[in-house]
Amino acid sequence: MRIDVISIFPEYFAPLDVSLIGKARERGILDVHLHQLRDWAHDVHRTVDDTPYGGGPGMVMKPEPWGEAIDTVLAAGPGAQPRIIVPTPSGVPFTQKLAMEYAREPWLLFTPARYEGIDSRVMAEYGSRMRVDEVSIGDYVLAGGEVAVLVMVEAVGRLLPGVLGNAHSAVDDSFAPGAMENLLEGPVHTKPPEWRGREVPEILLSGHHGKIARWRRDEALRRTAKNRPELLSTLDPESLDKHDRQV
Ligand SMILES: COc1cc(COC(=O)c2cn[nH]c2)cc(-c2cccnc2)c1
Repeated sequence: MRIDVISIFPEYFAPLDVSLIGKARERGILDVHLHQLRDWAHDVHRTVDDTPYGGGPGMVMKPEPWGEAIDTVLAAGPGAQPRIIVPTPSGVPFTQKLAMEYAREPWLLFTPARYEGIDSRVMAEYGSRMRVDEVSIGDYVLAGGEVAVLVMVEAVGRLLPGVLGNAHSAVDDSFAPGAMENLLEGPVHTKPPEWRGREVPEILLSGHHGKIARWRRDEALRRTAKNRPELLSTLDPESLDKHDRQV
């Protein structure tokens, strides 16, 4: 997968050199290209923003630098068209389902904005010939979309074949389709069996896999009911047996 990011703060993306994503890049699973938006702002101050038409607070990002930057990336890209992703509070929710959809794409172009956003004609221009997604990572306002890009690149990158070791495949994740779909993860434990007087639940040491799976589902239901009760209504009643209903 190729990923391009255009930003006025490309240094925000240094974390993409480390850990999981860094290794995926070293192994050629992920090909990340960073671009400084100001390289396409040709005035002496390399201006990328201006006051909003119609008045209102803050500044808006000018269309010309974005248009030239995106055209340059498209021309230098691997051919075909990338999927353009604009992180914004006004976007559709970023979910594990959307991360899985993006993980199947050959080329993603992220356009994190600063200020109040990008002149809306930019995405109208590209939206007429390729997929442009406005995506929110949560209901809050950040100073810029860069951290949202880091969130999405990590969520997508870990799904790429070969990125996660065999020890853990993403298919077991919460929100991944399957038996634990839309349930939160329950508690996890490792050695030692007793720590500060607190013991690991006996069932986990029993080696009885059926009972362990039942215990884990009970704990997932309990945590989901406590922290995200609205997710319980999305569960298929068929998948809830009599025992579940008592939890
Ligand atoms: C593209 O337009 C943007 C992008 C961002 C940065 O992204 C987020 O905040 C975000 C992404 N998921 N969740 C939050 C911020 C604004 C903005 C809006 C109003 C006032 N101030 C700033 C507009």
